[in-house]
Amino acid sequence: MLDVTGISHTYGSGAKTHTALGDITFSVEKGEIVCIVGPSGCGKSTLLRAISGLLPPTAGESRFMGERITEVPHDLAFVFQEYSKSLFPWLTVRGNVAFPLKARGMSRRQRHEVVDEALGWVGLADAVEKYPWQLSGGMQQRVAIARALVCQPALLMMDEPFASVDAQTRAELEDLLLRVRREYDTTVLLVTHDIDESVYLSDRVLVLSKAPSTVVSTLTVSLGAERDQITTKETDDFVHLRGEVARLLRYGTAGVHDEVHEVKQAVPVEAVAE
Ligand SMILES: Nc1ncnc2c1ncn2[C@@H]1O[C@H](COP(=O)(O)OP(=O)(O)OP(=O)(O)O)[C@@H](O)[C@H]1O
Repeated sequence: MLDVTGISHTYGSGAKTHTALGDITFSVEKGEIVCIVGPSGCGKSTLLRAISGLLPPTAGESRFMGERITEVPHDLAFVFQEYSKSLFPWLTVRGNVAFPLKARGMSRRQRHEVVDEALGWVGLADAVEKYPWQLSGGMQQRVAIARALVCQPALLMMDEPFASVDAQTRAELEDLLLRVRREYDTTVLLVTHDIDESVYLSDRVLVLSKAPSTVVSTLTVSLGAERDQITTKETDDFVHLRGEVARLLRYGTAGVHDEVHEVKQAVPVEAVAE
């Protein structure tokens, strides 16, 4: 579905430059959810922009279904963290979700049907005639997700999509994304700061280093397709994987580290027993 080869990006020119992306290579298979995590400011958003055609990379290329990406492909949709900025405040929920369909020349009647279905999916069937500013943050992000899904994109790119909503809404939206993938076999590339979220959602987690960022490691998440916010997170596999991602972020390698060992040994056995 997506092949990223040797992507690097340097901002600025002359003496004032900043190389955000070193040399990044990875692939995403059809129907996969791949989460990207990395230290703050390492270039995660830059990476999404550079591989999607929004920002010409300094070097390297990305291919979408075999075609080299030079502009944003029609079959690719975005969801950003800033839902309040990405929705049109002068359009109703229906108008916002219908917008990409209108641009594609779909008839009014068809648009109505497709929008109703998408809003039913995200649980907003009763909010069609409301304006974005009449909705909570979580509801606004549901509208943004419905708008991204309405054209049934082959690839969905999401940049910290759930970072601005409360924990309960975040969990609901994560489960919504898993349901969308199950139903439509949508391929998803998602940037997150949240280690638990990366493991909970992913088939694979891509861990980036600090800038100029490279891929430190790719972890396969074999937790099965059916996931549950409570029971999945209690499994040994989940706990192990979240530890691995945390170690990779902190030390750049997985496995046992001296520092971790020292902390463990500093806690007296009696104290643990109490
Ligand atoms: N348009 C730009 N011009 C110059 N520098 C930029 C530009 N956009 C981003 N940068 C710099 O590139 C680096 C990577 O930014 P980016 O937003 O991609 O990182 P990130 O990993 O997504 O950040 P965060 O973890 O805070 O979400 C940062 O140092 C940022 O200041």
